[in-house]
Amino acid sequence: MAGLQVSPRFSKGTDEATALSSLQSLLSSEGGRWTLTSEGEGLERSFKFKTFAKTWDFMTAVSLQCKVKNHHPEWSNVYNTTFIRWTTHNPKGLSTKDLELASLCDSIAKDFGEVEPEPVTCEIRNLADSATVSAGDCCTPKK
Ligand SMILES: C[C@H](O)[C@H](O)[C@H]1CNC2=NC(N)=NC(=O)C2=N1
Repeated sequence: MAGLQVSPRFSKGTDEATALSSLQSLLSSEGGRWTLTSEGEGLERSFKFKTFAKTWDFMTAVSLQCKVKNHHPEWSNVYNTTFIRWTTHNPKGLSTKDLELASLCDSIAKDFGEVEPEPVTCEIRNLADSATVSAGDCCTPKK
């Protein structure tokens, strides 16, 4: 695929043709703002706001959508910046929910007055990574 550094890895059962077209409009290589993670199994970007209050309001709005869709992000926050990664743990890979929620984050952020984000720093990504490890297995469907 032209302009794609990493190939997306979709989770099992994803309609790849549909997913690819929604993915393209999200990617920074295609004019969007999201980047594929190194293995292509997730989408990530940072969001920045003027104040912590706006940042927290944005996160609250995102969390309500997470409840509706029963899907959670791997995310971290420091002051006015929130780093968000969308990936599906089970079945592993990028799913339609990830794409939908990434796009929803874009529109919610706009509503909350997003400002130009800084490039993603290792620190804020590592914060999300370590939270993910300590969260344990949250995504194995209960029988
Ligand atoms: C049973 C339920 O569908 C799962 O626990 C859901 C909940 N939210 C989830 N969120 C994410 N990001 N990945 C998952 O695999 C996932 N699984």
